[in-house]
Amino acid sequence: MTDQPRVGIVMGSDSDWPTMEAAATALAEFGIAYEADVVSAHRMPDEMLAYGREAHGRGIEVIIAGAGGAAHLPGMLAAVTPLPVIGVPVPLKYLDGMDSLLSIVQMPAGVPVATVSIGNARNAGLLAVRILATGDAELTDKIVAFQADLADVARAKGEKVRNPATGGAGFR
Ligand SMILES: Nc1c(C(=O)O)ncn1[C@@H]1O[C@H](COP(=O)(O)O)[C@@H](O)[C@H]1O
Repeated sequence: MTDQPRVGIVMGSDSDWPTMEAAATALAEFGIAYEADVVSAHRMPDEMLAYGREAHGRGIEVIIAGAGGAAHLPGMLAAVTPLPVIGVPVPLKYLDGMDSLLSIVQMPAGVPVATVSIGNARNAGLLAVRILATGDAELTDKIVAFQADLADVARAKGEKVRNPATGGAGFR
């Protein structure tokens, strides 16, 4: 995207991108400009601190941080930025993402990270959109329309389950 990015999507490794891409997709659906990069707290601590300290000065409004295993990246960014940080626990081969979840979610009081469910980068993107929509009527309208579509899809699922013509149960 060429616009000034409003959301920074960062992750501990390029191996997280297949999970984290869903955040970028959600932002793109709402026309929100974003940047994406690898910023590892463990492997490149100086650059991670610089990213966290400088993001708000560059016009970033929300940070989405995904990491797997000993996932300290979201919390360390939250420690040095005034911006809202959304953490995405990335599931790895072992422990099914429970390690990532617990590393991200149990922040000490005073340093908040809004943690989404394991692997749910789409919700991180959607939460960022909601944060940006505060005080923005046009973006809020888009979210309301999105929610109406979601309800239509859910109703269609109910129809499928009810209707024998689509393999559903019918009324028995
Ligand atoms: N959890 C962290 C951090 C960090 O929190 O700073 N840096 C890298 N990692 C994680 O290590 C995993 C394996 O990384 P590699 O695939 O590069 O070996 C990734 O899920 C990454 O987020």
